[in-house]
Amino acid sequence: MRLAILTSRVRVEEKLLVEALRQRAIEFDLIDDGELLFDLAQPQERWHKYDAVLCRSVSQSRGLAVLHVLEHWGIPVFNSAAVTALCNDKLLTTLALLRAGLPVPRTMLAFDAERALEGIESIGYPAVLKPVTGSWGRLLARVNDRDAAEAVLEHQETLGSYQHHIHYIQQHVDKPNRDIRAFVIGNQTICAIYRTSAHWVTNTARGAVTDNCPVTPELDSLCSRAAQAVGGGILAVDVFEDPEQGLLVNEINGTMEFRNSIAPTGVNIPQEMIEYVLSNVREGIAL
Ligand SMILES: Nc1ncnc2c1ncn2[C@@H]1O[C@H](COP(=O)(O)OP(=O)(O)OP(=O)(O)O)[C@@H](O)[C@H]1O
Repeated sequence: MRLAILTSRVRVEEKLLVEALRQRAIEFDLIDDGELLFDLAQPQERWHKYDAVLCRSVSQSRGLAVLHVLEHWGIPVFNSAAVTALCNDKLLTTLALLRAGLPVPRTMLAFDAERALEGIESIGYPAVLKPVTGSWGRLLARVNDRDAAEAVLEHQETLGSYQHHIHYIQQHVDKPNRDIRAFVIGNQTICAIYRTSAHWVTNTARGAVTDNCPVTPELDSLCSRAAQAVGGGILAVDVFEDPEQGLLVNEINGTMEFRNSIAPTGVNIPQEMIEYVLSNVREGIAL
């Protein structure tokens, strides 16, 4: 058995994955995605020595491109390109969740600033504007009134790149200073954390603190259905507790960070990830 871990930056997460592989005496290579050059019609022999490739690229677009090529060449990859493409895109994720009948925050889409303003006003203030791609809570805006909405829309239209001209508008969920991140591997929610912050954006990358969140049957059922809705694999499902509507699925991450989630949950997430890849390889299941 030989695995490859693909990344441009060896973060704490990748070091923990390497440790999990060493503990199992699994051979592996760490491959820098920046070094790659693909001649698309010429599958490279080097990839066929791997039983699976685990994509941990920091760049979402780069990771997805590599997954497409390797899948095309018949290399088993985790997560699949299709799942990664859905999770990289908030619009596609929301549509997949809705298709599966799962609860999500009310979300609107517009392409023109005036229509977007109309959407924001019909959702009501505060409303949340997000780029459809991106992570770590970057470029999210909570708009509390019409003046702020007009200003953010004008900035997006004038200064934003093409993806900011798709206005993804969400109801602001009045969550209790925290959200839930649940780790779903295959069909099972292996653990979950609360991310708590005084700031309305509760990403750990922006200073939120993490605590264990008990995996109730309700949370497990919701998160594993959400993971299956995007095709399943090694995923982190972000959930909001809405005081009126109950649990709502915000989004799903396909290349999640997990360094701050191991201690509070007591679950060895990297070991579970590697175990999942190995058992899929042994059963001949490529995602
Ligand atoms: N509609 C909303 N209502 C209330 N809070 C929100 C809403 N949308 C996002 N947030 C807050 O902002 C955080 C980041 O939002 P979101 O996950 O959508 O962005 P992201 O850039 O994809 O972040 P991540 O790194 O979690 O993938 C959420 O964890 C939550 O705390």
